[in-house]
Amino acid sequence: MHSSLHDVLITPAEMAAIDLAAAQSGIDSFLLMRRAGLAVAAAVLRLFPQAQRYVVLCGPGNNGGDGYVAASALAECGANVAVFAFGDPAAALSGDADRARQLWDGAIDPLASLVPHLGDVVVDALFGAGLSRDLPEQVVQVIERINAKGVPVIAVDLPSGVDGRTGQIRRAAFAASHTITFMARKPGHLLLPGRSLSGALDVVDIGIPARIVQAQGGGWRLNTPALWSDQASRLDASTHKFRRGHLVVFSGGAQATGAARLSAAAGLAAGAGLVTVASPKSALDINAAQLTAVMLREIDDRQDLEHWLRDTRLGAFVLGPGFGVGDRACDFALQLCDRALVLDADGITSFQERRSELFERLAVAAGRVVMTPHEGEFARLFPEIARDEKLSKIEKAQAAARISHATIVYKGADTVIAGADGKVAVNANAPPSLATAGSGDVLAGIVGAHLAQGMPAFEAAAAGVWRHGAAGARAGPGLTAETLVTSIPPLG
Ligand SMILES: NC(=O)C1=CN([C@@H]2O[C@H](COP(=O)(O)OP(=O)(O)OC[C@H]3O[C@@H](n4cnc5c(N)ncnc54)[C@H](OP(=O)(O)O)[C@@H]3O)[C@@H](O)[C@H]2O)[C@H](O)CC1
Ligand SMILES: [K+]
Repeated sequence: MHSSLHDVLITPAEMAAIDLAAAQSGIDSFLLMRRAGLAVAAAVLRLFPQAQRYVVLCGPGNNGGDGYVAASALAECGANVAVFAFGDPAAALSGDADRARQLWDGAIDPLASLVPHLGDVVVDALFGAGLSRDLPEQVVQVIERINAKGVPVIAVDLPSGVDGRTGQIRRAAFAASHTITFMARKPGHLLLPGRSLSGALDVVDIGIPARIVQAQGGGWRLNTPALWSDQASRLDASTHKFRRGHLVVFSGGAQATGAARLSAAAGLAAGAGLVTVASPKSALDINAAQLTAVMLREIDDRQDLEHWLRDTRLGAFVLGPGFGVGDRACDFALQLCDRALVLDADGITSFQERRSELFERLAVAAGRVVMTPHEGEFARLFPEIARDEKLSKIEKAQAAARISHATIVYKGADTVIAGADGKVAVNANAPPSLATAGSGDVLAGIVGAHLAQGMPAFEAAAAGVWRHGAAGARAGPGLTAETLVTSIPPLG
């Protein structure tokens, strides 16, 4: 992949515009298809050199064209190749794809006649970026037959049936062991379930200049340090502890203090200079018994908080983990909207019936506020957006950030970070083991530490999600929330 395209995500519509712009700049589109198909053939031979038969499934568009190029290249290498086409290829194909078909000099059998055998390797060139509706019954049946047989599938551009914009399945989809895509990742490779159906992803440079890809691409990004390392490098770990930021984490009552302490420990490990747990009187003793480097302060009600907030050195706040759902959470959060705040868990749920109040306050308060909902919490705060099936998870997070005027971390195995200004990134470095009790509390603490150190909300959130994922990878498969805290890698 071209290095400058490493973190760029291209939607199918943008890819079509890129193809057009490439053709208008004089680039030979058939040459691009040839490079695409040859890259697929090379990958197939490298990955599965011992297949008894390469079964190439060709669709009615340019994805199918890539398939015919790959089939010809495999046959030229002496491999046993069988081609199956959806519909009548002579009638359906035009342009480059038809030219590629005519260069294939073997038989083309109807897709429905395919009987997969063990020893087959399937090259899926049915549908790629041009999938525009649910798959027809005949294709669904073939996909189910192949998935059930368990033969390896290598997908060209996208596993057929996966929507390249949303990652959603259009009735059925191949579960590919590998996907070979071109120039840049597509959102459907990163968003679930598309991510798990794509298998190992290989991004091949087929020669479209990076400037054309960048010019036509929108702002959707993969979450990598390139997005926030500038902001991170301004933080100097050797500076005075107050300048490294003072983070406050609110504790719940006596029965629910662990989550706040986990957030606080994560905040300290992630670089906050000072961390204080703000605890109700009822939980002071139990918190005091378990805190060492983290400080403790009694905060019972609005007045206590209002008084304490006169201290402008309090840099950022985490409200939500174990806090308890109710008006007290709302009152505290509304008081903090003009500061740097991570609103998590119960802090989010508390606003289910009072969301406009929160959003109106956030619209006028000039704070740096990050909300970190998982799917259920997201649906409580943004029910209309959550229900809109036309939107991808990326667009849902963007819409939520827009109406709430906050940075949204829409959590899941495919966490999306969206800024109120439209910036958006999809995270991909989190291992599945990260879905463990207390993991969200740790994330809130890391993001809080970044806010306390002065990072802007979007960058603080994106860096937090990335470090959380990296900590998960370092902690390994048996991780617990505690080992996650001790595995947080340095920032930058
Ligand atoms: N620059 C690049 O990245 C290059 C990519 N290449 C490959 O081209 C495809 C995209 O090709 P495109 O022709 O735009 O789209 P597809 O081949 O994926 O599919 C379009 C055809 O499929 C029909 N279609 C769509 N959905 C369905 C469905 N559910 N059921 C039946 N038929 C469907 C569609 O028919 P319409 O009636 O909607 O027009 C089209 O006939 C990309 O993925 C790459 O693999 C180039 O080869 C190299 C450059
Ligand atoms: K495909």
